Amino acid sequence: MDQQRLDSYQWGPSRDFNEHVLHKTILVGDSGVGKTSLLVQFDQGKFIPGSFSATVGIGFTNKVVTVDGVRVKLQIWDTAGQERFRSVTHAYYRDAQALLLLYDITNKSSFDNIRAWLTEIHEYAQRDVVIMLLGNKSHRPPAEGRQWLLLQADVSNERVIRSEDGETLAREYGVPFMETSAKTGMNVELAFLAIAKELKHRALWQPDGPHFQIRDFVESQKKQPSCCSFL
Ligand SMILES: Nc1nc2c(ncn2[C@@H]2O[C@H](COP(=O)(O)OP(=O)(O)OP(=O)(O)O)[C@@H](O)[C@H]2O)c(=O)[nH]1
Repeated sequence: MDQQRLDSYQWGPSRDFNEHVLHKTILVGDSGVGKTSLLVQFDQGKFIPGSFSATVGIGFTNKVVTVDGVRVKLQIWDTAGQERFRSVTHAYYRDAQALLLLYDITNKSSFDNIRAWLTEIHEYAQRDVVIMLLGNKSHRPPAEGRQWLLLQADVSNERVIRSEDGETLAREYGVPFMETSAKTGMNVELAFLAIAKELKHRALWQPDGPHFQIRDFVESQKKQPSCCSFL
């Protein structure tokens, strides 16, 4: 990789933070699926339980992720899921490079609405936007060894969408999928890391460079025994 190109990508032409290449990433999905919570978990490593206060309008957080030793700057926009803000958020789709589309595994209508969200995305976003489907509020336990046993407990008394249903829908649309928990942090970093890797790969693409496929990456990470607990 040409060092000058890499430096310019990471630091901007004059090393001004504001001139870094910014990858605009948007969180979308029904109200209450956990978009704000996912972003707070990723940005601050915490979950604030308690009463739900719906996002009004839209706001963003800048976050630098180091991918394979390269600094990737994500500008992550948190949108309001409520219908009345939809026309506002559509305007932001156009220059988005990535979209994280969330549903809540304990809320069937949030899953049923995913097709409508994808239709909107295809209508308003760029054709090559990176899309990742996330089934949030899945609380797998962090403890290894007891994983299988505790998986049975999961949140199954609340879960209404099976993981396989998320997988099937994602496969139908050709997008990567994973379950996350904004509460425990499960897969939160992995989701953003996968997006950052894909965007960096596209930005620095060169014909003889390494091949990268976000879906393959996500699937390989999901197979790791350590996956989903510490990430
Ligand atoms: N148990 C559990 N609760 C969660 C999780 N993520 C979010 N919540 C809760 O779900 C509720 C809604 O979360 P938000 O992050 O505000 O949802 P949102 O998608 O940003 O909602 P809008 O701003 O209206 O679009 C809050 O009470 C959160 O505490 C999770 O992973 N597990």
